[in-house]
Amino acid sequence: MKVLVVGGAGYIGSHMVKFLFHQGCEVVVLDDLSSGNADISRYASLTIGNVSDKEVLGKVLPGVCAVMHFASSIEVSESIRNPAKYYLNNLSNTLTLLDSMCEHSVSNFIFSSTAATFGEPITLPIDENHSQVPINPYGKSKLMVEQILEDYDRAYGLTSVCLRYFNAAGADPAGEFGECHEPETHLIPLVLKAALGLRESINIYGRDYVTPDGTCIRDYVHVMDLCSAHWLALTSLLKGSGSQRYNLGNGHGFSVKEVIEAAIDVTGRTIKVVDAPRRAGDPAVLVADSAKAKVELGWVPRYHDLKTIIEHAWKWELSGNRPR
Ligand SMILES: NC(=O)c1ccc[n+]([C@@H]2O[C@H](COP(=O)([O-])OP(=O)(O)OC[C@H]3O[C@@H](n4cnc5c(N)ncnc54)[C@H](O)[C@@H]3O)[C@@H](O)[C@H]2O)c1
Ligand SMILES: O=c1ccn([C@@H]2O[C@H](COP(=O)(O)OP(=O)(O)O[C@H]3O[C@H](CO)[C@@H](O)[C@H](O)[C@H]3O)[C@@H](O)[C@H]2O)c(=O)[nH]1
Repeated sequence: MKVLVVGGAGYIGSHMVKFLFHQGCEVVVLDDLSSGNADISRYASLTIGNVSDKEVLGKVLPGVCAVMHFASSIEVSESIRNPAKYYLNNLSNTLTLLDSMCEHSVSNFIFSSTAATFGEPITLPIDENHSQVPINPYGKSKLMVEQILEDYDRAYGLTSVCLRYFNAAGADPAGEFGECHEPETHLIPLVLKAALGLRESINIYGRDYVTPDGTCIRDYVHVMDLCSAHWLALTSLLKGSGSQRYNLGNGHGFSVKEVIEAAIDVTGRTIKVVDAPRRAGDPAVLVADSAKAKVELGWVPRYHDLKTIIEHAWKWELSGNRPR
């Protein structure tokens, strides 16, 4: 079974590539290496190119049974400053990919969507019936793709599973791959950099949210559990389940303060904390209701404990496997 992983040199994509390889798949990666830099050569053949390039797509698509699409621009605050980048990369380039899939009769698609499509939650935890009113261009670009996918299914029979990750975190338990964004904006890798002395401190963006300790609450989901959800989604698509949407999280929120305390505990290091203003586009609380994925796909998150998530990320930070 041949699977195309677009964005497979990135954080979540690289873990998926290794996972698919161990399931016995032939894995083909298309990545322009604009932000990803994982060495996936042991597990996949890499074509360096942009997903907007139809000629390159014509080379990687023939013979694949499904496409997993991780490639996108991913920073909420950058999307507010530079929406054009987000609509071009996340929307327009995805349309090129979908059209090429139709041309090459590839009809199974798994899309990396996000909790950011929901905006400010009205009810918690957030299930699939929650209204989707994104509050930033990043979330809007992802929601637009979700909506376009419904039309592509009706018109062209392209079936899709949209997986809305909450906060992806953690690392390959073997320590081979981990989270490496440049610049890094995510809380857990930044806290660990502070623990390593690679940054002076960690900012807490806002202590005046309406939450028990005043800091934002997020639902951190282990990257390996995201991989297992993709695998289940793929097998269900191939069995003919039809298009679906699932929210992926652990159903338990941790505040920024709690994450920093857990990191101090795991690393045994001192971490200097600095209070900073709220970051634009951050909702106070995001927690998933993933009952649908559990019931319909049989998804069982294995690493739901926050300490385990941070331990795996820390193991990778200490491993020397971070690309330079
Ligand atoms: N990290 C999270 O917490 C999180 C949460 C929700 C959703 N997501 C989604 O998951 C996906 C993967 O996120 P990530 O954290 O692994 O990001 P990442 O930046 O590490 O990986 C994205 C990969 O896509 C590649 N890429 C980007 N644009 C491309 C293009 N036009 N053509 C070819 N390759 C391109 C990059 O080089 C990189 O390797 C994204 O779609 C993101 O929106 C991430
Ligand atoms: O130095 C930092 C970095 C982050 N935060 C806070 O930590 C929380 C988590 O932030 P971050 O790790 O940047 O993740 P999010 O902004 O919640 O966004 C992630 O999770 C979303 C889904 O919830 C995805 O859509 C995004 O792609 C992904 O980046 C937020 O409240 C931030 O304000 C800090 O206080 N200090």
